[in-house]
Amino acid sequence: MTEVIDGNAVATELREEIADRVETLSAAGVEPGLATVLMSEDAASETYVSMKQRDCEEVGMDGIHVELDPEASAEELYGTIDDLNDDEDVHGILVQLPVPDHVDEREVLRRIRPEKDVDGFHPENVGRLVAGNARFKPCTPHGIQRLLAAHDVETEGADAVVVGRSDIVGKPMANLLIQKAPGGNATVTVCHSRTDDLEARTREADIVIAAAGIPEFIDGSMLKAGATVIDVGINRVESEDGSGTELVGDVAYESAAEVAGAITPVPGGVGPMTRAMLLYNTLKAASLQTGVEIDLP
Ligand SMILES: NC(=O)C1=CN([C@@H]2O[C@H](COP(=O)(O)OP(=O)(O)OC[C@H]3O[C@@H](n4cnc5c(N)ncnc54)[C@H](OP(=O)(O)O)[C@@H]3O)[C@@H](O)[C@H]2O)C=CC1
Ligand SMILES: Nc1nc(=O)c2c([nH]1)NC[C@@H]1CN(c3ccc(C(=O)N[C@@H](CCC(=O)O)C(=O)O)cc3)C=[N+]21
Repeated sequence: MTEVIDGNAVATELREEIADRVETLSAAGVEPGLATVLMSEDAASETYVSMKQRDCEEVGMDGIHVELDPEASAEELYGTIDDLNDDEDVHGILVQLPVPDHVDEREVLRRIRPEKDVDGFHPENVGRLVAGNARFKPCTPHGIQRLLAAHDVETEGADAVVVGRSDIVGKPMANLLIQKAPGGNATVTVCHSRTDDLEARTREADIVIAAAGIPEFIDGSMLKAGATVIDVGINRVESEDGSGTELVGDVAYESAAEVAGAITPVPGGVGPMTRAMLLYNTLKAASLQTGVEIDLP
């Protein structure tokens, strides 16, 4: 039987553990605060940001939300970041990506104080991750690492194929998997749009991480029997019965599930874990910034 890796269940458990640590911080007079910044009118981005705010409330964190007009100047966004950097009540800052074209994304990521960069996208934090000394592991790959561990999927010695090489998913995922540490020690192949004969590579993999952003791109014929399949893709497509839209992953679920040993669904797989790890990083940020020690879950 194919095992369904339930991201909602693992994330719920983790949120409970985080809520417990938030209480410890509160007792010491610290209320962990996460600021989300949205400079977009994209409906999906608005949904994700409001979900993140709801998550904060659930675990007892202080959620602050700043919304900027997508037509506003880049300087206005930089100024907002500077203010949040200086605000002692804010321990974590997340600027929802993508930002409008007239804003330099690199500058946005550089501008956030590395100690508050709960996405882990600041060059200092990227460097630390690559060096095996991470401060904040990026939320999506970290969430995937937790999901694999929760389901006893052994990464050590496994052949892993990561499909996608973005800075927010593919690259940090590959980095975590090759680390000489628990949840690492895999042998990793990173594929992208210029990869020759992708199927031949995915068919050899014990673990496939699909993060190409193409609906139902990986099907059962591309997988080895018993492989663990992690579907990162979030694609909104026309529903088959024409009644509206639905969410599908980068994996053709039905076909892949016939071959895979374990698989994550979309929705309810990686997405909820990404949000839980954001709370985790905010908790860690609050502890590091205030010197109040907690045992991280
Ligand atoms: N569940 C979650 O928490 C999250 C989900 N997502 C979702 O994950 C998906 C990927 O996101 P993100 O990494 O930001 O996407 P990007 O668009 O930044 O990157 C996509 C990557 O896939 C590669 N790619 C494109 N086409 C192919 C192909 N035909 N064969 C092999 N590789 C290909 C690209 O290659 P190249 O570099 O050559 O262009 C690129 O490296 C999206 O669906 C996104 O919505 C993203 C973040 C969090
Ligand atoms: N600075 C920044 N950090 C991010 O981490 C970041 C970002 N920008 N920009 C966009 C992507 C995308 N992303 C998702 C997070 C959770 C779900 C999620 O919770 N999905 C639910 C369902 C969502 C729905 O129903 O639409 C699920 O898969 O079950 C999805 C996508 C974070 N991202």
